[in-house]
Amino acid sequence: MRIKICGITNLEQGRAIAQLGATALGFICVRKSPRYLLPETIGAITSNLPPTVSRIGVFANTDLPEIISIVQQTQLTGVQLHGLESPQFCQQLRSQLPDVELIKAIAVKTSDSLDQTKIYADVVDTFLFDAYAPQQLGGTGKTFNWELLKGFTSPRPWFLAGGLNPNNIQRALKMTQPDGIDLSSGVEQSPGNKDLHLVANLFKVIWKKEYEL
Ligand SMILES: O=C(O)c1ccccc1NCC(=O)[C@H](O)[C@H](O)COP(=O)(O)O
Repeated sequence: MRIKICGITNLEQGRAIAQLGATALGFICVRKSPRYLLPETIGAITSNLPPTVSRIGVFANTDLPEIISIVQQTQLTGVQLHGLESPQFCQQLRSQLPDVELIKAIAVKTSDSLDQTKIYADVVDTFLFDAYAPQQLGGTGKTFNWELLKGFTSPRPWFLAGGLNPNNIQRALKMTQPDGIDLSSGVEQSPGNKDLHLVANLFKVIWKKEYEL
C-alpha cells in the first residue's frame, strides 16, 4: 500500500518521514495554503530525498505553463490536482508531462461525487478521495462518510484522504481498502510542521512494528 504524507515543508522532516516508510511526500504549491512552498524550496528538498520516494506537487486551479515550469524546476514525480481542473485540462497536462503521475483529487460529498471518476478515468493515473469542505480545498482534517465507498469500484488506483490519523487509520483501512492513504493535518503539530512521533505511530499502527526516531 502507498503511504503519502502531504504538506512537507522542510528537508529534515521529509527525510525522516521517508525513512519511517512513507512512499510518497506531498508539497503544497497552492499560494493561499499555510503549507505553501516556493518552487526553490521544493527543489532543495526533493533533490535530497531517497530516489524511491514519490514527490508529488499539489496544485489547485493553476494554469498549465506554471505547473509545467514548477515540475521542471523541482524534479516532482507527480502532480496532484485539487481544484476544478477539467478532464481536457488533465489530458493537456498529461501530453505535456507524459512521465509524471497525474493524480486527480475528488471531494466526496455524496455518492454522486464518485461518478466523476468516469470522466477522468482515461486522463489521469490515480484518484485521491478527500473530504468536501466549502471554504478549504485540502488539508482540512475532516473525514468524509467512508460508507459511500462501499461497493464502489474505482477505474484507477486511489488514495483515501481526509482527516486520517493514527487513531482512525485502522478503521478506515478496514472499511475502504484503498490502494494508498494520504495524511496531512492528522500527523502535524501545526500546519506544515509534522509531528514525527505521530508519523511513527501511524506506521506502528499500520504495520504493527516499533519505529526508532
Ligand atoms: O494541505 C493543504 O494545505 C492543501 C491546500 C490546498 C489544496 C490541497 C491541500 N492539501 C491536499 C492534500 O493532499 C491533503 O493531504 C489532503 O487534503 C488531506 O488533508 P488532511 O485532511 O489534513 O489529512
